[in-house]
Amino acid sequence: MSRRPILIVDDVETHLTLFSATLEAADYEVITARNRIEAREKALAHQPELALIDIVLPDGNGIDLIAELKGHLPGLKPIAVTAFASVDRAVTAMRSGAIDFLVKPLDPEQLLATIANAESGLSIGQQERDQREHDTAFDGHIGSSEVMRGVFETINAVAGAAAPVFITGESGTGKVRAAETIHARSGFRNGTLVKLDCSTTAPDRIEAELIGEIAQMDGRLDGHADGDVKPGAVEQAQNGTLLLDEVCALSMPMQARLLGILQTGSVTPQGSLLPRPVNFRLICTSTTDPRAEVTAGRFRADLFYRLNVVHLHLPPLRGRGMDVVEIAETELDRLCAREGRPFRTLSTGVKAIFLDHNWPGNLRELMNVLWNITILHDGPVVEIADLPPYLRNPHAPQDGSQRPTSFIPARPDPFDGQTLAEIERRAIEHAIQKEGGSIPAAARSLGVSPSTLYRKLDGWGKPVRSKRDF
Ligand SMILES: Nc1ncnc2c1ncn2[C@@H]1O[C@H](COP(=O)(O)OP(=O)(O)OP(=O)(O)O)[C@@H](O)[C@H]1O
Repeated sequence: MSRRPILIVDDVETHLTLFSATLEAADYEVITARNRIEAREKALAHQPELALIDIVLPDGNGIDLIAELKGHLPGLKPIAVTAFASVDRAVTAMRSGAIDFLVKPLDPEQLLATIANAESGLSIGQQERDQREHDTAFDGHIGSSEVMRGVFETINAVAGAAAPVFITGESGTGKVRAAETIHARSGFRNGTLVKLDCSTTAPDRIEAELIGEIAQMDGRLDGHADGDVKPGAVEQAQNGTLLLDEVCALSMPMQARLLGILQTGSVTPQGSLLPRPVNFRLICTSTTDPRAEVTAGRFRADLFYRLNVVHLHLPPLRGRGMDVVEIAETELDRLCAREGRPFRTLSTGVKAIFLDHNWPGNLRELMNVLWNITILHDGPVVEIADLPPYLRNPHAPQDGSQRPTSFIPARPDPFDGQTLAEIERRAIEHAIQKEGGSIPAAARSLGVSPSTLYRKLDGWGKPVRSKRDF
């Protein structure tokens, strides 16, 4: 079966030679162009199915060329090629019709995989994306502030590509939620989204959790039968998405492991000698600034540049203007419907407090406050009196104005007969009470991150109890 040719547009002769050689070795027919005018002529003459277009050309801009070629050949699948420094432009290229993009220097395997994905339609077509741009609801992401609209646009633009995405933002700003949306809108959506939290997985387990291991059989390690391998997150995400939450927490040896997987496109489970090919979309998150981690020598620069092809930053809730009220009202409706509670709206005073508060725990803190209100109070209007004390009266000293630096037991022998989990839960509830219901403040006093406390509370399946319940 004869395939339509692939057009390569690049003004650097060595790039043209390298890309052509890689594609021809894989049996593709290739036509080349060194500038915009030549590209237009050859595209019209040969009607290629795919075009690799460098976004910087001597006689113009590759982004404009993509739009122009799409105008002449609506079925064309353009792939933008860019340098690291111009990732923003790659995102723009995708908005102008590119179905994917590649970052130089091009890795031959990655080039072939991207072409294969484009051929099989794995990348999401522009028509489908255009349709989605018109959708008003954005997968349950609430917020119409300017800054969040930009975030949603970027998610939309990059979701269909195979490129790695690095999501940064304070704790609770919606990084994991954004990753889920990217997966759900990507060509990898039929595979699984596998999440590995690099900051909470035990250091002695992280390698096995990431790359897999040979299952222990009868007290011996036997790695030669495929069936013996317990796959790690990388393999579980085969043809899906691997989400490495808090990737900056990976140790240097684990960073080297990850880099090896990305460079070779294969993973060798612990105890095995056989590399296994893998194909997945990678999304990483970090609450710390990864560039600062690179500068401090704690994170490998070469790995960072591989992971940071697309950077998405989620702004804190306090910088999203009226979104806080919009999210609170929508979430209140959802919670009331779920829990059968009577609240309908927020009073003006509550809206003002929400707009004034700086939300150090971001959306997760807001969700927790709302859950607390709907469970413990009666509507129909949320009044200031229904708010947890730390929000109601932010400047008054809480019971915990002398913040505990450690858990001080209230009873003479408080640990008697309790499991470690029960003691931990009491310590956490005690700290939250002392901080007037503020999770971020309680987290500070316990020396952990707010997300650790929110995860514990989520796991217990109930809202934080207000002061009067203690
Ligand atoms: N735009 C949004 N609209 C509505 N709810 C949202 C939005 N973004 C996030 N959420 C909700 O806020 C909560 C926190 O989101 P998420 O877990 O994605 O944050 P995170 O940044 O990954 O947090 P952490 O850094 O602590 O892991 C979740 O309950 C999520 O569903």
